[in-house]
Amino acid sequence: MSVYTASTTAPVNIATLKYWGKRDKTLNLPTNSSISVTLAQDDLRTLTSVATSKSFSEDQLWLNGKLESLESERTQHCLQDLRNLRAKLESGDSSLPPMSTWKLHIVSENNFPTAAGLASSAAGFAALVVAIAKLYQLPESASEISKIARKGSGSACRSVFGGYVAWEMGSEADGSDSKAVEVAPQSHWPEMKAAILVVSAAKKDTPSTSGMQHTVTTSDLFQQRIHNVVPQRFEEMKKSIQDRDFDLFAELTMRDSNSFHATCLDSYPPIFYMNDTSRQIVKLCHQINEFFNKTIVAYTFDAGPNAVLYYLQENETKLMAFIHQVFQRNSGWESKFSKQDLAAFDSYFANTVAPEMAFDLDQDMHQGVSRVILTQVGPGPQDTNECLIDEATGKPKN
Ligand SMILES: Nc1ncnc2c1ncn2[C@@H]1O[C@H](COP(=O)(O)OP(=O)(O)OP(=O)(O)O)[C@@H](O)[C@H]1O
Ligand SMILES: C[C@@](O)(CCOP(=O)(O)OP(=O)(O)O)CC(=O)O
Repeated sequence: MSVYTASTTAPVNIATLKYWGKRDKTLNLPTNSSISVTLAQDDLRTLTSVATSKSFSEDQLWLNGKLESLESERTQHCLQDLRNLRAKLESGDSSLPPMSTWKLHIVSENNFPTAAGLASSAAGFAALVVAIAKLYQLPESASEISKIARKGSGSACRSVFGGYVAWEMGSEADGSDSKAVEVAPQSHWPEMKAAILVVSAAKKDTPSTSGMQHTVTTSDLFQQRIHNVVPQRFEEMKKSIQDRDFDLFAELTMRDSNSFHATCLDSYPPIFYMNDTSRQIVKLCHQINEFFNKTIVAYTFDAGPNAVLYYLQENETKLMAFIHQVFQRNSGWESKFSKQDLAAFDSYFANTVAPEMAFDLDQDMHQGVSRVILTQVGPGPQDTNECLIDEATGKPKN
């Protein structure tokens, strides 16, 4: 039995200009363009291996060790598009094995909680599509491949690139111009770091897909957002990235998170993704920026209460003086910072911040946070020799 395999890793991305709303549910075509930062894969990544063989009897997916259904319309769309591209290739070269007619085995692992508001669907669908494109040896560009990932989950199209990424909404009814493009590579602005304050790792109440549909159909504010706010912000944010203008980038990011959550609140009945801890974190970030009289941190929240804080390496001590002070009891610090680093944050707080601080820190905020993930801007999907599939059997290794 000949079993062909391919593997890839894919990253999570966290939007700084949010995708919220679809103009076509089947094709995942958005009502506005969006922008994101791709995060490094040490802490948050999907590893997906795929295999195909004439002898396989059905398409199967094992996600985090468990068999999962591949029946969803979205996944079927991705598989069909990839098979069509492979069939085109085979029709031009009869020496190629007819993989487009064979079944697929897909084995995938996320190294972080799935469906917990940490963008697992983005990394998951990007990895699935990129791994199969690699198995099929498709010559299509990353932007072309991003259109297929988009059909799996809208935000997944942005995880096909590293660095700073835009998803151009496009205007064609068939989605042919709704694709991800690189705004700037990781190397353009490698100093961008991200601290994720995991507020709740539980499954969320309103999934993004239904939440955004509810907003589209019931919120008046939403119309203002997509027509009068986002188009200009999209251009400004791209420019702030090209110019490495953190001040502007941060303000636009915070404003856009607030605007997105305002449309959720304006939905009827309202949707609440942020909780009291999320709101305390927003307040803290504004206090930090005010303290330094400079924007050194930007917060953003997806469809859940977790906070993602973007900041530049050069301001790490200043920011972490506050963040470590408040969240030091949460896990996640030791794996990224040495004891000396942490001591430096504490002494900066004690010697420079505390004597000047005109407000009280809420010492209970850490109770609403389960852990801290310290990461940074990172590359797109990576080739890997690690394979989760046993080539002799075509089944998961463990
Ligand atoms: N590695 C993977 N391979 C294939 N599909 C995946 C993978 N990881 C997640 N998914 C799909 O994504 C779904 C989770 O998506 P969901 O949008 O609910 O959560 P999330 O992406 O973690 O959160 P959010 O979109 O709010 O950031 C899973 O139920 C599964 O169908
Ligand atoms: C708030 C968001 O994270 C929403 C992401 O929504 P999804 O991409 O998960 O939605 P579907 O296309 O229905 O799968 C904002 C963003 O990532 O841009």
